[in-house]
Amino acid sequence: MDLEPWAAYGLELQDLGPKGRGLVAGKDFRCGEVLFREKGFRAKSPEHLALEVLASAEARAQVSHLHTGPLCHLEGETDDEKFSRAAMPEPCPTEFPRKYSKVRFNSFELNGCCFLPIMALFNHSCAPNAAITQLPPHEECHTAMVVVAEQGIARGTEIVYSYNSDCLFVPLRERRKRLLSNWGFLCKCSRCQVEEEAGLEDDEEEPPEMPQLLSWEEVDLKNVNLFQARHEARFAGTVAIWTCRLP
Ligand SMILES: C[S@@+](CC[C@H](N)C(=O)[O-])C[C@H]1O[C@@H](n2cnc3c(N)ncnc32)[C@H](O)[C@@H]1O
Repeated sequence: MDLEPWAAYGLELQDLGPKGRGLVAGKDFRCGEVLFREKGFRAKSPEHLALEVLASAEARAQVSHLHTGPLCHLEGETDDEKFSRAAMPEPCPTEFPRKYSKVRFNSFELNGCCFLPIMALFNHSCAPNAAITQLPPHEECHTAMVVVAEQGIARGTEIVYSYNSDCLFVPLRERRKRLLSNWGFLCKCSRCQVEEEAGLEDDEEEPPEMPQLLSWEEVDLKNVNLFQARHEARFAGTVAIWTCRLP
């Protein structure tokens, strides 16, 4: 992979504190201008992709730079899951949930799971200055996406789009709840921060039902085994998509 593919588009990767890294305009952009374009991979689900990542050194290299999210999905155990776990002959490698987390928190749900390793460096905002859209043709294992400026963007401004456009039209508490449960982070975008400082969250009636997220340190081997067993049983025999190189 090109070391800094965003630089050719006039973007800079910066450390943005509580949001982690993010892409910032290295020059002024006009409204409607294409900010970034990338081809990536598409699979039925993040689980399929994670299994492919686990199986391929090339794929592991492509996800190595990505953020690893919290593993809220390891909670709970139904009878089916207990059965799958009992059927697992060997303890699973702990790598699988880590890879799953990388894929899950860096991909989009759009006719399956779309994974674009550089596009995954843009942060979310509830007041976005850019939008992403999928480009045709959508081949079975590939996807192409483009980021477009929704307004004039001055040099030095972070470029942000909305991970979930439904979020834009609901109050602060509900937005944060949806982002937390779908993406595993408490939104610190400029809009949420302004509304939080104005005390808008306190005025809302419904208390949020925040899911208990597990950090990496909290994930024990029991959970890891359960997770691996569940997904190995469900997603055996996936297509080897990682043999395709990024352009
Ligand atoms: C797809 S990654 C974006 C790039 C990431 N910041 C990095 O350093 O790799 C998504 C993660 O970035 C962080 N993030 C993105 N937008 C955020 C926001 N508005 N507020 C807080 N954290 C955010 C969260 O940790 C989220 O899980």
